[in-house]
Amino acid sequence: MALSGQTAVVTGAARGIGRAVTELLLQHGATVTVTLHNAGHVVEVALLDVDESAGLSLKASLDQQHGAQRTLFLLCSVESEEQTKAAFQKTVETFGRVDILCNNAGVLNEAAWERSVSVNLVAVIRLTYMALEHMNKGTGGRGGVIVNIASMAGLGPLPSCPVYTATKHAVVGFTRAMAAASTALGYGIRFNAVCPTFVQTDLFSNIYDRMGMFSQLAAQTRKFATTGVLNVSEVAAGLLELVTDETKNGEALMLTGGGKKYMTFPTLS
Ligand SMILES: NC(=O)C1=CN([C@@H]2O[C@H](COP(=O)(O)OP(=O)(O)OC[C@H]3O[C@@H](n4cnc5c(N)ncnc54)[C@H](O)[C@@H]3O)[C@@H](O)[C@H]2O)C=CC1
Ligand SMILES: CC/C=C\C[C@H](O)C(=O)/C=C/C=C/C=C\C=C\[C@@H](O)C/C=C\CCC(=O)O
Repeated sequence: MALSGQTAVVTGAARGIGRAVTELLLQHGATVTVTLHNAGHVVEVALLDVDESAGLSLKASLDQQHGAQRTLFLLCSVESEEQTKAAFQKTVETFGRVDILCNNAGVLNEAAWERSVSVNLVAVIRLTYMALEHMNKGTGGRGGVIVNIASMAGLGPLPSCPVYTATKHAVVGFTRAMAAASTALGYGIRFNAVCPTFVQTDLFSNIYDRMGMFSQLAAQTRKFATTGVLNVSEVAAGLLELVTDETKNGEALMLTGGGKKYMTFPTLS
């Protein structure tokens, strides 16, 4: 799948993995946008995030690299149905299309576990269904690809963060089920998940304060972390593979310090 001329929606784009994904997609010619404003074929970028200062500083940096006309920051939360619906509507009004959705925004906080479920799972489902309205070939869309940023905690349990583990397992399951549904129903949309190990971001830096009643188990997680910590570009590269390789549908791509592995799962049939 050639990226040039494509329109991508990236959530949590202002920092961490989302920022790396945004920058890599832009470098490969996609129109990375949530809401934006398009003049002809000039690619413009709007970034969706709740962190206004990070979003504005990223915009300034992207302006330098790609020109001021290519970026727009939108202060918006994936937890808000109204804000995300408006973002998709503005994107389609302005560009007439959505080709790529990266559900990246995520949080880890076992003490505020309802928020983890809301951001990591409910919002992934909500934005997927919103994107379907615009991407589904069955309803006039062009098809495309949706990549969800899960985690290795979506493949195996982290006792220090059971709710985070649950949300990420759910994202992997939802992704694989949607891939099968899309094939059966002819959506023309591929669904894949990225499952990275630890990645050097703000989320990772704060995890030991976010384990709530499981904080006694932090030492075990620290031990896991000694197996290697990725940088954000490594995750973005994994996502790009899932976006551009049109043979990938229903995949869970595990990324560790030792490399990448396409996971296999027991088949029900
Ligand atoms: N850092 C790590 O070790 C790993 C992270 N992940 C996953 O990668 C994704 C990105 O995580 P990081 O870049 O590490 O986190 P981060 O905390 O560095 O960045 C997350 C971004 O999402 C934004 N965000 C948070 N809540 C939001 C909301 N309600 N609406 C819109 N934006 C929101 C934040 O403002 C921030 O810009 C998450 O889904 C996380 O679970 C997966 C594996 C490893
Ligand atoms: C505490 C969470 C820290 C960062 C968030 C990130 O999303 C994450 O959860 C990273 C997890 C890294 C885990 C690393 C090692 C082992 C985990 C075990 O639970 C086994 C997990 C997967 C095994 C998959 C397999 O090899 O079959």
